[in-house]
Amino acid sequence: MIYDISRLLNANTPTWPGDTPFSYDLTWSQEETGSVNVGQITTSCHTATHVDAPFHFKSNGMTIEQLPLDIFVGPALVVDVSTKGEITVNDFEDIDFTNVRRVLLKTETWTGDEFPTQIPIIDPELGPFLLENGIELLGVDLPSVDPLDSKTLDTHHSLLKSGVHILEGLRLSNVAPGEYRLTALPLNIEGADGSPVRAILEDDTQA
Ligand SMILES: Nc1ccccc1C(=O)C[C@H](N)C(=O)O
Ligand SMILES: [Zn+2]
Ligand SMILES: [Zn+2]
Repeated sequence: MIYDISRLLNANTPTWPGDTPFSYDLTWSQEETGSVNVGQITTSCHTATHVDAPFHFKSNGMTIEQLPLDIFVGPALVVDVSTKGEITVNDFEDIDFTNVRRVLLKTETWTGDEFPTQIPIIDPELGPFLLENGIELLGVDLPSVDPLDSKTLDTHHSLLKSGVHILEGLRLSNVAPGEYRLTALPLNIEGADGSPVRAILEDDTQA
């Protein structure tokens, strides 16, 4: 079974306050060209489900096309942290990270169609903890891994220092906690600070 864990992109998709809204428009209709419809998109690189490149928060950091693809494909563990206002290493005490390289946090705090006004805090200490446990990707169903008003982006930086890549804006309400196979590949955009992804989870059930 394939679960689509990406958010829908359209003119109403919630956007980071002040950032470029998403749009899709036809440049030419089939009537006009006599052959095809041709569209164009405009978007922030941080709208809906997306990967942050280190360049997003560090000017000499890697850009999106430079990131290794194997981070974004493979086994992933969905962890339920939905009752927590602050997510710390203590929330992972009972979790066995053997053979887990990718962790997706299900907070369920951004399920509506509005940009959230408040999101759970993710303790920057999670960076070193994830590194110790061999985790290379952290995914969240939030617009950011840092508080919305943060200028220092401590958790982003802590994750980067720990070699943990960042996937944001997931839609996890339709999946139960547990193990899946993730695919969430960023577009090959030269020099970009991030990229939208189509993120899916697969489990072992047929069809
Ligand atoms: N789109 C923005 C526009 C202006 C300022 C920040 C953002 C962000 O997206 C930051 C967010 N902390 C992020 O992790 O992607
Ligand atoms: Zn982002
Ligand atoms: Zn981010």
